[in-house]
Amino acid sequence: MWALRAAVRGGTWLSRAVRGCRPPRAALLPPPPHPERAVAALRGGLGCSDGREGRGRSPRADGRRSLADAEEEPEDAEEDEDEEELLRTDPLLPAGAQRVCLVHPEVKWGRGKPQGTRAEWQVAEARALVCTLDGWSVVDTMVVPTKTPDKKLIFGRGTLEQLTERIRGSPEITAVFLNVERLATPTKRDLEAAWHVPLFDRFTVVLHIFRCNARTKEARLQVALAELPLLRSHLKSNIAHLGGRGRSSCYTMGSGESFLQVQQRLLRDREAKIQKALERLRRKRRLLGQQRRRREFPVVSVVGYTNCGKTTLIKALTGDAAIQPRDQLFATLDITAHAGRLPSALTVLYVDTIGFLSQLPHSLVESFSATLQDVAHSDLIVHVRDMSHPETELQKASVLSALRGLGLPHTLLESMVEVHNKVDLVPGYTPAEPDVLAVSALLGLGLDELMARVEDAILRATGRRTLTLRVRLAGPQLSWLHQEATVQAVDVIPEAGTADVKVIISDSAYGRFRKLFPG
Ligand SMILES: Nc1nc2c(ncn2[C@@H]2O[C@H](COP(=O)(O)OP(=O)(O)OP(=O)(O)O)[C@@H](O)[C@H]2O)c(=O)[nH]1
Ligand SMILES: [Mg+2]
Repeated sequence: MWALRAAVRGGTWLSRAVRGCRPPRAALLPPPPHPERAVAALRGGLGCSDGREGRGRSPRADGRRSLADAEEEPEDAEEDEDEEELLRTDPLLPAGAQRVCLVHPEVKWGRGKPQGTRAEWQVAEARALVCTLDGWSVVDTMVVPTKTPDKKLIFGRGTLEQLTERIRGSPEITAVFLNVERLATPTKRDLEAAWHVPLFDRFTVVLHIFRCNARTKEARLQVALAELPLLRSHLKSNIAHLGGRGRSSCYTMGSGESFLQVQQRLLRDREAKIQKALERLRRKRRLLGQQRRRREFPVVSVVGYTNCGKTTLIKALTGDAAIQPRDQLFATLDITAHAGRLPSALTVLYVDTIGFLSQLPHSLVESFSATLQDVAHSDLIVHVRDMSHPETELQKASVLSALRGLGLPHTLLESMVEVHNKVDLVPGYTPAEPDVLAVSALLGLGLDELMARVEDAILRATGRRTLTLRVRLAGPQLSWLHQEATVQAVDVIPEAGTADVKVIISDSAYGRFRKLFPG
């Protein structure tokens, strides 16, 4: 299980930003060197989102639409409505501002003691999660010893009494965030009854942030799928609770099923429908991806831990002024592609991906790892690391182990370029490893070296080469080369009516050139 160790430094990393599902950043494409081709490829390829709002039919409640949504076929209208129905859900957290008491159960020894981290970092991560929510703040923090954070009784009797006294005695506290992955519903109910305020666990808060940040239909369906275990556990304990209060949990409907069985069947139906809708979207994406590959734009996937600076780096490499990175966890949930130009004038597509996390609830991990499968179809992976983060080594280990879990081709893993980002925050930083590039995506430092490295790796990975071809100026060769390859220089020989054209060309395009223009 990945461990969520968020990018938090002294609570200052996260601006108050997810901010209650506010409208997304605009992620418009830059003017690419061959705009019509690159945009067609972007649209076709990778569920590219342009973040434009309010277009197309059946908009979301918050008015967000993405290019991926807007491009759906008209015949999908009925499926579309079904999908919108699947996406209608109750709020996970109460609306409005909350003053939160953060309670961190600390296991000091034994099997449950977390490895490779410290309570202060876990508290900082929890604080970051809470402060990512619009209007929420932490007014009190308590680190409380426990031996059994995963059990129904998280705290011993004495500790619970002390906690209850402090929470009930502090009228400024309006909610409690208990820093455990999942709270059993009976535990939540008992503690809420004792503390007289609503109580939340990490799963609920992370899920809420995911809901706010998911833009394309695929990401929103993934979140809906990840929510099902929560609905299941609520269902069971709610029915048990009703039974305990003297009402039958085995109310037999006309079908002969008990109430619990009917509800469970409805949830199974819902799960099957979401899976089907996701498969439909993915099939479409795969098809469009094949079209993109035929157009032969090399693809560079940018991966890394959440908040390490992936989106900022893509913005710096593409000059795409419309991309707006945000200082918050899980800002990017949808895979988007952005056209950029390498020093040789070769156009590549940079693919922005969801940040990796650890200790993320399992169902979220599963539903989002499907999105990351797209990384397997790229020509190069760039792994961005935040070198100013105290847990940067743990983050690297967590990203690499997740990438290995995706079953990516060996060559792709071996050719991965590691980028050390945010070096402006680490005065005098020089990487210990020879193949690593140190950059500041924010200040634009080290980007030329990075682009040169990317170009090198892309040429190798895609079998492209630099050739000088002699063409007749009267014929269509030159415009063909402009269409199908990257023209770097044209040296006209007027007396011969020819030109020497320096191009970067793929093996397959060169084969086609020779076939079309023999001799
Ligand atoms: N000082 C400094 N800050 C940076 C640098 N790169 C990114 N940041 C900041 O780090 C925060 C997160 O940047 P993003 O680009 O959104 O990070 P991300 O990896 O895309 O994050 P997720 O999409 O949430 O996974 C933003 O506030 C950026 O301004 C850098 O080189 N130096
Ligand atoms: Mg991002």
